[in-house]
Amino acid sequence: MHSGADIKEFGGQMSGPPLIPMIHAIEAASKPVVAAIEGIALGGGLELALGCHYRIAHSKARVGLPEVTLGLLPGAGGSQRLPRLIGVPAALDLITTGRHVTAAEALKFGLVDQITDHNTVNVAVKFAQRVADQPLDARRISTYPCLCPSDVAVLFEEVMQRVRRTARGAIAPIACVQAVRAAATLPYNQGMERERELMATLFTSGQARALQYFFFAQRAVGRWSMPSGARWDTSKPRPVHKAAVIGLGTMGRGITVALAQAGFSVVAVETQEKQLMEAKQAISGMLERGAKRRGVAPALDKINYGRNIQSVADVDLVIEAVFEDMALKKKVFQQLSAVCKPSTFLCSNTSGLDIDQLACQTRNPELVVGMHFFAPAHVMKLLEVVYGPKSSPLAVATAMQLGKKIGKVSVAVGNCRGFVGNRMLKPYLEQALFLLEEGATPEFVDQVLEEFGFAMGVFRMSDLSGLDVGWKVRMADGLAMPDPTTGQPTRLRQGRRYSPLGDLLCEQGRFGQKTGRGWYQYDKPGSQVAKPDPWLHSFLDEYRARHALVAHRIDHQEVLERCLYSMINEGFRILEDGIAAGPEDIDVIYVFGYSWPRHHGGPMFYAATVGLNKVLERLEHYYQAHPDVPSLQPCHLLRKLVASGSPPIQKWREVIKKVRSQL
Ligand SMILES: CCCCCCCCCCCCC/C=C/C(=O)SCCNC(=O)CCNC(=O)[C@H](O)C(C)(C)COP(=O)(O)OP(=O)(O)OC[C@H]1O[C@@H](n2cnc3c(N)ncnc32)[C@H](O)[C@@H]1OP(=O)(O)O
Repeated sequence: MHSGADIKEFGGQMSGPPLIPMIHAIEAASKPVVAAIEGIALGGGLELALGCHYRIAHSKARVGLPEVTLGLLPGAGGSQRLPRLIGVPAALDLITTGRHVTAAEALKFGLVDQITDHNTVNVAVKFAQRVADQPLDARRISTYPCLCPSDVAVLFEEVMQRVRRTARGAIAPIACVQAVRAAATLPYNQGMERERELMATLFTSGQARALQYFFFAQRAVGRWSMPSGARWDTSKPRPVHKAAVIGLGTMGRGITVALAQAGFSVVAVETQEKQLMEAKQAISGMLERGAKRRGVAPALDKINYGRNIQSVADVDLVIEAVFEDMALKKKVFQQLSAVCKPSTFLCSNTSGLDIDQLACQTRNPELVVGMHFFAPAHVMKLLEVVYGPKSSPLAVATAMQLGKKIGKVSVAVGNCRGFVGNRMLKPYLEQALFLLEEGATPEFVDQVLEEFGFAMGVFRMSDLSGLDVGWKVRMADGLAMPDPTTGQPTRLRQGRRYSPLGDLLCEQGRFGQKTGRGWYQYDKPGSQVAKPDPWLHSFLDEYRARHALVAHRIDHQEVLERCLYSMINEGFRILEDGIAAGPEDIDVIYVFGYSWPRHHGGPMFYAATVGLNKVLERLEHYYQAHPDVPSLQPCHLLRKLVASGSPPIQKWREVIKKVRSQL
């Protein structure tokens, strides 16, 4: 097994002999060298194998060049040898995506010469004996011509365009294409020189730092801890064999599919007959499409549908996914507590309601946790596992393990309004609305955020998810009400600046894509092509005039700083409150759940990159200009970190611990 270079060494001095001359020496050897690949050969591991004259892989082996995912390119000759061995199109695919391939796929590509089910080293030794006296000239990949299709220029242009579109500002995928283009167009030595130049730029880039940080952050979140001291390594999960999902709306359907695809028996409950039939049809379709893509049989028989909550009596774990309404959820939890085995874990897919209030409805509140999935739940990788004050380590460990089994990156978080993800989203959305009030357009705000690397700006995202979702929540909170004296919406609620813009759009029936109108206009309801809407621009002008707001020129920097720094400030508050154990938890939630560009590492890593003193200084500046916006007031932990000399992100936990102990 060779997982490539030690990623931890990239930031400093790399140990061991230099890889490139070593690979050249192997390739130049006069005796045949056969690589025996077992387990995995990734990155430098595969580059080493490409320097060998033959490659034998175990049938269970996997190979790949994942450097692009770390902000790098295969810099030990991989970008030059792979296209010479398997051709430009296949090499471009593997190098720009970084995907791992099975031994069978590698054989098909010609990446390995033979696969075996037996002891790979023994087979490789026998193979070497067989080819010992054969000439090696035709086995040195660096001497091969690069196999190019006739329209190779068109291919590179197409791939470059695709990569630029999907990379969202990431530089490594582009450098990967450039390196393969060098293999296709230059002699080997010049290609190696180009690979070295491109690698040198990537190697010291901030994006590589961010992606390498994120590699370890993804793994760090599995080592969860709770303020009580309970931890991942001392809390054993209980096995779950049978699960239930209550409520088969969009979320419930996705959760059912995720569970069934992972092999769990699922009882899927929807009380209304018509909705149940619709859900059954939709879930079967999702399972069939997924199975077709993966070349397996659809897991249709894993699901039992029912209208009666009694049918969940024997399950080990229930995930409630009914409408986001506290009274309704409380009722469901009361029923579940009466119906289920005393040992059944009761989980809620709420996106932000108080888990403790639900736990209080049950006989065993220690078995209640939140399992906050993200739509579409069978696709999105993120799961927030929310523990309330009564949740036991057993319940958290079980939910975390279930998340892992269904392929999610699970992050344990504390119980507060919106948990981590949605709590941080609030100031971000709020700033975006304030920017509109002050003179920006939705198009401009979105453009800035998309240039930063978000898949969608805040307004396009809001149109996609539906403006009515937040409106209902604000109504329930008593926020989205017109001023009773004037009938006009006021811009101050509960003592803070408030923008009623979203509420006013909803009052006009503009719910986003589904109604064909929102912050943008669409050709028809359901269409996804957002176009600027002149109506919206006049509406904003009238709104500003009505509230005596003078539009001023808002630049790129102000949009980015106000949206991102207010969100980051909330992230520091979350750390201070102990809702997230460390900055990695927040960053993983934002990359997997909110399309934060991975090459910026996540919001907290980004703050560290910008410089905590700069974030603090800009927040102070904006708070002075907007003293009625508390989310712009720099929080205590941020000040404390700056006062402690802005330590590297890996050291923040020490400062957080001190701040929390003083609370
Ligand atoms: C001025 C500058 C000039 C610059 C010019 C420089 C030129 C230099 C040329 C240098 C050429 C270098 C060539 C080599 C490059 C590379 O090899 S890059 C690395 C490529 N490899 C990878 O990306 C693999 C990463 N690992 C994985 O994908 C997975 O870990 C796995 C191997 C598939 C195993 O998965 P799984 O079984 O799920 O286990 P994990 O939990 O992920 O991992 C277990 C622990 O191992 C740690 N780990 C794994 N791989 C690495 C690694 N490569 N380096 C360091 N650590 C690794 C992982 O973090 C886990 O640790 P814990 O969390 O502590 O348990």
